[in-house]
Amino acid sequence: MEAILKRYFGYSHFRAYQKEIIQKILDGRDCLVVMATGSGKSICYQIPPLVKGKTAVVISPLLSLMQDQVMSLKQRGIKADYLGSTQTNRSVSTDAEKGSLDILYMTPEKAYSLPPSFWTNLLNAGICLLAVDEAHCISEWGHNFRKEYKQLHVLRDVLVNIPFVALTATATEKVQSDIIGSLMMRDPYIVIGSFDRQNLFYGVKSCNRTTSFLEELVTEVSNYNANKSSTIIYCTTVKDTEQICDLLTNAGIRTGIYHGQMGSKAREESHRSFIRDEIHVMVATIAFGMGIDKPDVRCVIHYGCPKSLESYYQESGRCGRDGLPSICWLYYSRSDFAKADFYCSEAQNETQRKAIMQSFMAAQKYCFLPTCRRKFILGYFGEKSISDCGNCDNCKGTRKEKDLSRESVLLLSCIKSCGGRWGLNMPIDVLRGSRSRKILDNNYEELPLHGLGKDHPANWWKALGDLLIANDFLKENLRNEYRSVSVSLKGLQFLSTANTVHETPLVLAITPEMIEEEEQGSLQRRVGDLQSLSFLDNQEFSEAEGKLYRMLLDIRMKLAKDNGTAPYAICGDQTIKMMTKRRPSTRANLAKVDGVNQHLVTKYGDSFLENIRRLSQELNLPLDNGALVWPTVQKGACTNTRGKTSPARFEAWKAWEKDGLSFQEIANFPTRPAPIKVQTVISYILEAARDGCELSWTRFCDCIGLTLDIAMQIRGAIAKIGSTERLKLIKEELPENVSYEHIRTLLTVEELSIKVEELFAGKTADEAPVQVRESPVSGHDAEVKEERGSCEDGITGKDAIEPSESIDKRASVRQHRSVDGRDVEDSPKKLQKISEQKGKCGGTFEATGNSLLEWIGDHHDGVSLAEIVERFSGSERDIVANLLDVLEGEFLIFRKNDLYRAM
Ligand SMILES: Nc1ncnc2c1ncn2[C@@H]1O[C@H](COP(=O)(O)OP(=O)(O)OP(=O)(O)O)[C@@H](O)[C@H]1O
Repeated sequence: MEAILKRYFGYSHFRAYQKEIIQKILDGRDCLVVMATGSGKSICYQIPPLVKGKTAVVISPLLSLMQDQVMSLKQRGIKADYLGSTQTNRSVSTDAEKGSLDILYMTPEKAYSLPPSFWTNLLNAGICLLAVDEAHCISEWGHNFRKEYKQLHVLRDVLVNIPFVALTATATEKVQSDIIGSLMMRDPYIVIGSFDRQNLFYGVKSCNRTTSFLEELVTEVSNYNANKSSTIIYCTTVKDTEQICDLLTNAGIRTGIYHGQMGSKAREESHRSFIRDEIHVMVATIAFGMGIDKPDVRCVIHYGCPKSLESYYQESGRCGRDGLPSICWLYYSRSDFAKADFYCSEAQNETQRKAIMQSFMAAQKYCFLPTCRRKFILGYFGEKSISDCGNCDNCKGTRKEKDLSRESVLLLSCIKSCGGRWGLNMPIDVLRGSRSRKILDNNYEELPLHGLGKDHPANWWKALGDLLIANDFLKENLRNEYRSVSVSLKGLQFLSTANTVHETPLVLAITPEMIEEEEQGSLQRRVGDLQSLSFLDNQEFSEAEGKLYRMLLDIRMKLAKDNGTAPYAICGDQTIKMMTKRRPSTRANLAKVDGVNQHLVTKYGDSFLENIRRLSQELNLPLDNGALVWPTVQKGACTNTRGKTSPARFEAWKAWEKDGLSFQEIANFPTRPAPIKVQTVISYILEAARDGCELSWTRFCDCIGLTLDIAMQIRGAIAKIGSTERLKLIKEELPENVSYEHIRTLLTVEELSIKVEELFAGKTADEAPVQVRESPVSGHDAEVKEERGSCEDGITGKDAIEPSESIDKRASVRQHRSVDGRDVEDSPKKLQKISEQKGKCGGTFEATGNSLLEWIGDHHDGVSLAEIVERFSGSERDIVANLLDVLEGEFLIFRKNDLYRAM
């Protein structure tokens, strides 16, 4: 599975849940996958067909989505296509029927309309799964119900014993059981991942739709545009999209527009230009919602409150799907909240109406929220988060607080006096001294509170009402189509302790809308000022690297244009960042960059390498960024003297750092009353480092076997758990070969602000930690040792391949293993050249491409460089390493956790 992940997708590690889901599908089990947008659900159904060599059928709601996915898959060398009403190419259906596609997308309508013979033929040819993407569309409780999705169970009778896989980013418990029931899933394997999108900043602003506000919006968007950051502005009406689009266009920003009233050609063109980075700004209604597969959208602005929190999560989730920091702003105006009735009119029955109303109210509450926004979103989807996120406008502490006890007493009392049977408007009109017909009819002008709230405008009072709802002093009641507010128990308690002389302070975070009303509409804060472009800057780059990065983005753009595809389909921004940092000079080093797949190396590898070479020279940047010296901690508090650390820690540290003893030797120190555990020694040394003792981190990481791969896995686990407090939970998330010592070391390194990536940057296979690994701190080490033993014992004459026969045999092995001949065209020549230099050491086994490939292929759990060098001691170490590089560059082998495995 890992080999396929690297070969086609370029990634070395599965993300959380991916591997287990794929395994269940391969075992033939139905699966329900509820995981956040951008978490990598697609790979779960894209890998099984490549493992099994059978077709995966994927039901997808939108044509544009299918087209984008097919385009990306083709760029990975995967045979994919789609069947939809606009598909003019009849051969797709014929090819699909014969089973010659890896992945076949189709709309639900298409799935019903295909003749039974299509399915029979496909079943005979081989089908490995039926995936239902955006599966929440099945449920009436979902925010995007599609009746065509409801009929999908008919395929169950056709595709007997084929696993059904339902995938969605948003499904409450009700929606989940609807999906399972509707698809008639049998004992499905259910995975509910976290909804948390940690790379997204969430922020809300009230907007008054005045000219000055719109001017600010244009200024902000033009900054994103200048930075070539893709931005989507979602509007709630077609009229708004047109207005905003005109404004941006008049300001000289090339802007796309997308809404349901446009013809399909114009929409397609708009969509195409956006995903191909020909334009960076798209103004759209939610018609441009689910269909966006572009991973590098850096900012999503909602101009108007969306119709539900689910929609907001889904639409804002289009942002930063590549995991890089991105921004989600929601601009609401009070008029947005009058649209509830309009949304409810879409309901076909009472259940749906209730569902629509509830989720609309949740979106409204989100707008007025004074506390952590992420916590609120996660809570809504039933996920508990303990701490505030620190990455939303409220957590960033930009809100103003004020004692609002007097005003709160007035509003709560007035709502109570009016009998708690109105919305906010009536009691606010009373406070503001209105003598409208309704007020007179109810004799509210006689209330003592009448006219006491004239010093604030109506919108200010409404904002306070929303604050009191958000803080549970008021509760909203839903009766038929009407919403009313009444004083909650908490509100009543507050009223009983407070009086109009406001003895009990009530400090609340006031909303930007209240500030604006108080400041008579002057726009105090610039749109987006909380989160500006600096947030998206590439701070990890030097000036020269920054230039190289931008140039490589341009090169990717040109390659995409020349090949009629989108830049992101070639590789993601993160991969271009890694290329910028590493600056590979060979195919092998390019292949090692995460996100680089075989197709990229074969098709675009030479272009990238040539440009990296030329540009790096121009910018005076070294290639292969391998000359980096591993940094040591410069704290200097404790070089020879104990400083502030304890005697036990100091003793362990000194013995290891200064005297060069191994962990084991220190543990068995003769002067000790009793030996201590190796783990304890490691802890002492780490604690000494924390206390300021300089440590040779290179040697330390080598000795405990901590590699960059493992460090990244640990980071992933920490991100998933959301805390570094409980090591046991982190450990449980990780494979067995990752030890507590690895986790503790990474935490210490990060605590000391040592950049982990820098620590490992440029670490080549030659420097792999295995050679000096000394301590059995993980189960993994034991495995390696055992296998090494068995390798030595198991060598027979048959294992050695005669140099003379090696090239031919290798060619046949290569042919057999490659996807298509074109991919490895020039390999025999290169391998021969390298193998000709062999044999100077005169050891037992000499390395050739073929012998290496076969020997590595025999070791399914992988072999380390040290073991390979030991096995092929008949060749010089450099020659072995070069051969390995060539094999890796041609995707015949790959490395995981510093172990080589065959593809
Ligand atoms: N194992 C992995 N390592 C690194 N990146 C990955 C991995 N798996 C997926 N990705 C990347 O993450 C991004 C999002 O993946 P994907 O499109 O599958 O998300 P999704 O969960 O289907 O999102 P959505 O619900 O928005 O459609 C893609 O750019 C994909 O290439």
